[in-house]
Amino acid sequence: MREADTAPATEIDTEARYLAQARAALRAMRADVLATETPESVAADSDDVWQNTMYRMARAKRGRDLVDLPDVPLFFGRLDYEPGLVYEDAADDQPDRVYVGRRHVRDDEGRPLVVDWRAPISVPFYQATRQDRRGVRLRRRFGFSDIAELTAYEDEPLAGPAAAQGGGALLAAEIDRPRAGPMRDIVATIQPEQDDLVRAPLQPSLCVQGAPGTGKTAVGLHRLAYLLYTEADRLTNGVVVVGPNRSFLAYIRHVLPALGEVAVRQRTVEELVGRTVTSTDTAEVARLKGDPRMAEMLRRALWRHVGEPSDDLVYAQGATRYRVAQARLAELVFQQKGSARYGTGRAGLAQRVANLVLMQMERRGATPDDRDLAVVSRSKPVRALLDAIWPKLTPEQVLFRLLADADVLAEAAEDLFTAEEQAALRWSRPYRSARSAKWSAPDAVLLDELSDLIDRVPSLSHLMIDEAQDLSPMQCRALGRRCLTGSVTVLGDIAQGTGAWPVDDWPTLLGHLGKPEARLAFLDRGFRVPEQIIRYAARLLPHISPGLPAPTSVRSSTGALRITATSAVDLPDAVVRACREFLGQPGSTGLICADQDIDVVSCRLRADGLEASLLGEDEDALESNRLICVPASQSKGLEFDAVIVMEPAHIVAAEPRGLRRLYVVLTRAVSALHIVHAEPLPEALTARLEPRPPNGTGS
Ligand SMILES: Nc1ncnc2c1ncn2[C@@H]1O[C@H](COP(=O)(O)OP(=O)(O)OP(=O)(O)O)[C@@H](O)[C@H]1O
Repeated sequence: MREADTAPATEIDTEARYLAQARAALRAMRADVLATETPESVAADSDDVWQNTMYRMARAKRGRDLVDLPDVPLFFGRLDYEPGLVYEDAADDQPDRVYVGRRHVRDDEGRPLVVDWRAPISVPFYQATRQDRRGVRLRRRFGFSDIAELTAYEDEPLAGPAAAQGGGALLAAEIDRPRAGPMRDIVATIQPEQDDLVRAPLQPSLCVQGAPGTGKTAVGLHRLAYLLYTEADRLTNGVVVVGPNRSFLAYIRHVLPALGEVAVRQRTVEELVGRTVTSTDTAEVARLKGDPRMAEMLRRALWRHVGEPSDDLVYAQGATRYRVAQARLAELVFQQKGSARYGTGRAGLAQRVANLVLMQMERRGATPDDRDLAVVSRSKPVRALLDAIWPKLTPEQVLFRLLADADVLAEAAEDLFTAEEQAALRWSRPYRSARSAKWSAPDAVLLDELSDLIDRVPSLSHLMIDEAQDLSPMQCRALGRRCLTGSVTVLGDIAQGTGAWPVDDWPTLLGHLGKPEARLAFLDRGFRVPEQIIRYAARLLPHISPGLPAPTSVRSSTGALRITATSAVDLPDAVVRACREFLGQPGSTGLICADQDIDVVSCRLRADGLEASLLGEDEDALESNRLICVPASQSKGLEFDAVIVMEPAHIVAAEPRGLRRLYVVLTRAVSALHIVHAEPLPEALTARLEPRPPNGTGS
């Protein structure tokens, strides 16, 4: 890498001048947008007022989009093409040199000074290799200071003799850069295998299996930014990121805005289904409620409300009476039962009954129209008929009856759930009414399923689902119906599955999502965790996911792993010491322990004068301090420069898939992992313990 003091001064100066020129051009573009008067309509009717307001808002937005953020470099790479070389896919006006950045910048004659990383012209920056040069002679990556001053560059010639030492110093520096606060974008250093997934087409859906730290989340977010740029007109029904909890969503929340995308909502599954959760279930009941058999049981529980007409329908108009015979009504009900949705079936029945009445009116010489149809279908006798045999229902009423009434449950569960399973599902102390019932998170998903059985839940254009390995089949169905007409990017790692429904294979989960056609891709190069740590964590793999290959790492760091055995009495002191030591170094420190230990340990740290945030206490926990106390159950997807893991045995003992949780916890460190324990380490970790590393204290 050429730093400012080692590179030829003229070269850095030239590039810095180009950066200044691009900045000035961006300022001019912005001034131009803000100064351009959009012709506004002078008429005062509401359409014109609305249109004028939209014009003004659009202009203000374009102005905001063009703000030059002082700490974000305007470009990060450069491609030099063979002069005059015409290669496949090249644009007619292909320039010899292209600067790649986060947005497009042009000079006042319209010539591009910086091209957007998502534009086709930028693809060779990520994909060109010495074997497939795509006309590129040289790839240059730039290094910047914290205030976006250009301070270094690194050249990778793709033509001519191979460089003596491979490049990658800037990539390594970028990955090693100390973490502080939330996740940042990787747009400058996306790797070819990641770029392939970022730029994969909107359809078919995509599912990425990857070991910890291989960049799944980063790839998913950059993919959204790419799709919003290239496929905006096919994404007008909304794009949503779904993550496992609020802490994780807070961690990733700045990535898309930094890439210029502010309209993407970020939600947990509970938030997306939009119901208030006020109760909890035992693990056994939660597992049952996530079971795909629930879908059929709910369908039966809903449709059992449709009954048989017991009498003729009589509609009176003045002195005239129109009659629809019971047998004819029964026939209509039977036909309407074939409707896809309970609500549309009900509305359809009203219409069809009204139609029969109207036909009788016609036969008597009347000429009824649509208004009469509406009047009859909403008339008292038709409403009474519907209330009796096809009642209006809310999802809460249906689920309430199912969970409160053993007979209703038995009827709907017949041949689906055993008597023991039904007993577990039934409320032991039923609530008094559907209104007063308290619903758990799994109930919220069941209510959502019922909601969709009654009336279709609208589909979004695209969902990105992170940590998907933890979703229950019923949650998958809830997400699947939200991208029924759209597509999905599914990200996860089978080995990190800790939910009640861990997946063993992605096709099954994709089936529940309703996207069996999704492309399955794999990422295996780890960018987060140094090799020494990932090799240690991978000792758990044969016990938790025997089928998966051992993860690899692009980075190695001697002394990255330390293990300290101590007594129960000395454990808190040892943890405090470990925290102090890491706080003496740059970057973030995560102290991860079993959920049940977190309050005691965070109080202890504060009592010792260490400023620590407790994850989950507030959304900004990751930004407010360098030391974060993390309950193991919330650690998924996060990372810290240094991680202290306290008492792994407690983490393992806390839940049925405790070893998998431990695997997640051990793979959160970017630079250093220090395990502090008083109880013996889980056997899976010690069984093949290698000779003590020179810097580790061993246990
Ligand atoms: N090409 C890259 N350049 C620089 N940093 C990268 C690159 N790819 C990934 N990273 C970094 O590696 C870390 C891990 O990425 P990410 O969180 O996306 O991985 P993950 O596969 O989702 O991990 P997990 O399974 O643990 O949730 C992040 O800090 C990310 O910025």
